Amino acid sequence: MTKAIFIRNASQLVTLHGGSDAPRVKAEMSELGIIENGSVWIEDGVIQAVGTDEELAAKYANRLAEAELVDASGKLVTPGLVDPHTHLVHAGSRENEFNMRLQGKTYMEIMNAGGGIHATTRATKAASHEQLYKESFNRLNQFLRHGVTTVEAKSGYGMDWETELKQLEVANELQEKHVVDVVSTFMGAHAVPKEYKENPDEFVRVLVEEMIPKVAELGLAEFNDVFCEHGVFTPEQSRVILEAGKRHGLIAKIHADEIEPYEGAELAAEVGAISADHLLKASEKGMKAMAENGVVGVLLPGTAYFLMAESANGRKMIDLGVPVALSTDCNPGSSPTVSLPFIMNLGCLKMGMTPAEVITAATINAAHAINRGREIGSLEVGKKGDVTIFNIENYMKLQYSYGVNHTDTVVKNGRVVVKGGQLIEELSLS
Ligand SMILES: N=CN[C@@H](CCC(=O)O)C(=O)O
Ligand SMILES: [Zn+2]
Repeated sequence: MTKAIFIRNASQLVTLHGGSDAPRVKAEMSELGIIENGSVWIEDGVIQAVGTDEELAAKYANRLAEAELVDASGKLVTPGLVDPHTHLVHAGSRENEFNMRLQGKTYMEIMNAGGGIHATTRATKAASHEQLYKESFNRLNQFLRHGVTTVEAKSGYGMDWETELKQLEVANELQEKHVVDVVSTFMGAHAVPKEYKENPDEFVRVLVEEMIPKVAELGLAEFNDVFCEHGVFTPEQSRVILEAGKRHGLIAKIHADEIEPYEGAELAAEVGAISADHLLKASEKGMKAMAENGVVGVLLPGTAYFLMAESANGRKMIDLGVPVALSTDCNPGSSPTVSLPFIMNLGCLKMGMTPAEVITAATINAAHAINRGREIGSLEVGKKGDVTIFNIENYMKLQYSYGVNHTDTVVKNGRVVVKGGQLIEELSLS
């Protein structure tokens, strides 16, 4: 039994109270369930009570002395942030391509010339399990310092079995050993390896008949993702890959309509994907199909920013009833960041979302995008004790005051893991 934690007297306690069976849509995305002078009691890693400080102080009057007290007065308290789309496990970085893009080369030109995803694939193939683990562990620490307590992680920088396996094993080892929860996605369909360039359908066959069954059998991932994009995987190939995953119990996700309109959003709705991600060029028909089928739109405005492209139309998606989530897309090519709060600022400035909507998008809706809506994403009794405390008084300031890490304290599974903006010592790997 772990010591109880009593987080007291937040100037705003953002509970996101409101039911966990489905992601929030339309006006629901603005209902933050704020409690002023709010407090949370966590015990055995689970939230036991949420209310005003007065209510909880009375409820636990005879147990106050035994709890670890966390004074949140003057501070904003939210559920631990959730990042539902990252390429966490990778080696190396690509600042050389950043420079090339500044001189006019496009992301796809660099990739087609053997750079981009292929460059990170070479680096990831060359890295040992230990090196990948260490780099990714340190990246998770950075996420945590920005208030993020759950991270989805995709493979896809191998595309051969050995390297895909290495990435998935690292993600699973991190889930076991790092305090941040890591949710694993197989993304063997991230690019077509050059040896299959003349016959991409043969690579699709390898994915469908060999890799996906092995991933499922070994229990290495919960989701199966594909980069459905002109010049990468066609909608038809993507459908075959996603349906194969479903037959083996892997939930479908899709990188859709990122660079060109390609009916990826429509495909997501047809195959019953849990989320369609990117969506910069999604059609209105695709958005409506997503809304009708409850497909979460995971929007990645950091990627549009970094690729100097126009962001997805988050405002329109919300108005059409798409449940919208936000993510960093942390990866070395198109979004080398771990700052979900910065992405939230972009959600407001580049996608027309309100400060309240972006909070919902980075918590409860993000949790639903990775099938965790019942366990995390809101401060409600019975949910995991994952809480972030920001050194600001209200939720709007989180979006308004950008480029600054306001994270003060993070409680993960009912344990303080970041204090005064610093990780507790035992989280350092080296
Ligand atoms: N667009 C495809 N995949 C990643 C980028 C990967 C990379 O460039 O290394 C993304 O989601 O942005
Ligand atoms: Zn991605």
